[in-house]
Formats: sequence, C-alpha cells, structure tokens
Amino acid sequence: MTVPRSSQNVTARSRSVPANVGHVYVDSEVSRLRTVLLHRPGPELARLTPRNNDSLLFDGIPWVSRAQEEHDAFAEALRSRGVEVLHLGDLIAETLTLPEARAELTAGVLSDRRLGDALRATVADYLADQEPARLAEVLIAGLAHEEIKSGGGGLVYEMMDRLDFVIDPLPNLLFTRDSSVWVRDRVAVTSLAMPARRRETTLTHAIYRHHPRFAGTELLFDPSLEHLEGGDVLVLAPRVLAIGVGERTTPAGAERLAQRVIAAGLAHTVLAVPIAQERATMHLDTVCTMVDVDAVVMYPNIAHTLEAWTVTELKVGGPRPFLEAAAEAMGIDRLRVIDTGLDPVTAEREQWDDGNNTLAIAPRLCVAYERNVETNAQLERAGIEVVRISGSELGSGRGGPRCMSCPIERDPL
Ligand SMILES: NC(=[NH2+])NCCC[C@H](N)C(=O)O
Repeated sequence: MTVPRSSQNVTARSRSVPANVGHVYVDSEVSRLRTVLLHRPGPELARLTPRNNDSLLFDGIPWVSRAQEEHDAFAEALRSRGVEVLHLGDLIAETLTLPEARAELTAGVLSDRRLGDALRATVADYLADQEPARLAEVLIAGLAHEEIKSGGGGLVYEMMDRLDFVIDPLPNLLFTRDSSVWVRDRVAVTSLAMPARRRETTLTHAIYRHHPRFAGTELLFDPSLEHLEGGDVLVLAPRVLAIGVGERTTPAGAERLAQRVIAAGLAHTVLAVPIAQERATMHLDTVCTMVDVDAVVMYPNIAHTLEAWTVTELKVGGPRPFLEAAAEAMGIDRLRVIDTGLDPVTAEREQWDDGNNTLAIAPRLCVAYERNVETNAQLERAGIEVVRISGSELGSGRGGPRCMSCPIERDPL
C-alpha cells in the first residue's frame, strides 16, 4: 500500500506543532471559525468494495484520489479564509510518539475478540515494529490478512479469507464532526452507535488526553457512555444546545450530555429533537444547520413539524415546535428558516446530498456542496454567502461540509 501524502508530511509537520496554544472555545455554530479538525481521506477509502460498503456506511465506492483533491480544496477554502486546519492523521501520528498513548491505542486494537490469542500475538508484533506515522496509517486504514505473513499457527488466521480484515478500516473518520464535539472549553468524546465507527473514538479519546496541544482540556463525555454522535449536537447560541435523537443518539445519550453541560454551567437549556430513525436523516445536521446567529437552513419537508423537548436544570418539558422552543431558549423573537422554497422532490434530492449540511465560517458565510444548486441559490437570495466545494466523491459517504469538520475554536459571539 502506498503511503498517502498526509502521512508523508506527518513528521515534518509534527515538529511545528506547539503545545497547548491559545484557548479553545466553541459556543456558537456560526461565529468566526478559527481552528477546525479535518481528516484528509486516504487508503482507508481504498478498502471499500461493493461487498463491504453498506456495513462501512458508504453508499458507493469513492474514487480515492479525486476524493483527496476535493478534500484538499475544502481545506484550502477554509485556510484561505484564515481558519487553522488541523489534520486528524497528523494528530494521531504525533500522539503515537508518546509511549503511554501508543500502548493504549495498540491495546485498543488488540482487544478485538475476533482475533484469538495466536493472531493477537502476531498483530501485536507487527504493530510494535511500526514507526508512529505508519502505525497511525494502520490504525486508520486497517490491516488485511494478506498484509501479515503468518498467524502464529492459530486457527483464526488459517480460516480467514486473504482479503478479510485483521484490523477494520475507518473510512468514516472523514466525518470528524461525529467523534468529538466541543462545548465552550471542553470536549465531549462521543459514543458512536454504529459498529463500523466505534473504534474512531479510541483515536479522538487518545488525542485529547495525550496530545500536548490539548493538555489540560477537560472531557465532558467519553466513549463508554450512552450513544451520542457529534452530528446530532448543535450549539444554537451561547449556553443553548440542540441534540438530535434518532438513529445514532439515544434519549439516554442526550440526557447524559444535557446533565453534564448543565451541571458544568456550559448550558442552561438543551433541546432534545427527535428525528426520523433512517439513513437519510442519521444526524440532526443532515436536516438543519445554522447559517446566521438567528437563521437555519432546514429541510423544508420537516421544518415546521420538527419538535423539541426542553431540558433545563429544573425540569423537562415538551414536546413543542422546535423553532419556537429554540427561539425561546436562545432569547430571540424568531429563529429564521431560510425558506428554500423547493418542491418536495428537489428538496428530498438535495437533502440526501447534504444540501442542508453547511459549515459556517462566520455569520452569513458558509461552505456547501456545489451540487445542491437550488438550496445554494436560495441561501444566496437570503443574503448568505456560499463558498461552493465539489463533493461528488466525498459525498458518497453521506456527509457534507459540517459532517467533515469539527470546530475547535470559534470567536465568542
Ligand atoms: N454529521 C454527519 N451527518 N455525519 C455523517 C456521517 C456519515 C457516515 N457515513 C455515517 O453513516 O456515519
């Protein structure tokens, strides 16, 4: 397997990463974005085949080099607007230079019960031989049976197909939104619901606890807790969160995060928003993202039927219309919905292609996939500047600019 460009750069870049620079602060969806975590896709995408793409949560087989070009353009669109872009692959490789973190991440992979003792010992030896950048690549792209020479004489290795995975690949790492989420100066390392994604949070968990850049950061949530995914968490306004509850985040996950942010004084109100439990609406951010301090772009077919339960320190109330509950919690008269005015079929097509999944760089300035022509035109008519990126390959994983980004620092509102 060839080493992707991102990994080749790891050592060069790692030397320049200063420890714990600046404060970390996210208390809005839209204020000026300063630092964001992305993942440049690499060889993990080349593991996708028509046999495994469904279980690996991709709707097609992406053309890897084109996906990388699209992603580079996305990163450049952010960088050229003054946003610092951190790459998950670099952070993992840097974290792996620390013996304690390396031991923890290796143990995480080796605890897979499918391995059995003999193969586990062989994989342990294989991993021990890899330098940090290559080990990071293995943890991300996985390892196939054919890449290791023997199985230590055990049954598991003998019975595997040569193309089976000894370590599963993580193609959905691309969607950095889901595996961690920042609320003010703390980070919630999430608890991912789908088996294909669970191991992602061993990586984010290790980064936030070991990487010097994040030294001293308190964790709000960890992967052993109830299911919660970052795509479901929206910071509507300072101290106001919305949490989608559906295919990925459970009511218990939403309740746990609500308790914690309220107890820590990071939020006074948390809205729990039920969304249809289906692939097209796997996270709240597939149907609704913020584009201004008081405006959202929303899937028109549900905009006026979405509901919310309101959780405060004192009580749980609801359900009521989401738009009403949100405006009240945010202390504004009205949460504007950018009326995409689309016919139901266009709306459904563009929702599927992540038309509602925009990433705000600043109020009224967002990144969106170019293919959602109608939604973008309506955003512009409503005064929102749209930075268009192509996503024909990236989109095959069903995620747009918001899913592919984890804001670490935004200016205070
Ligand atoms: N925040 C998001 N909407 N993320 C999209 C994640 C897509 C990914 N293929 C999954 O199914 O998990």
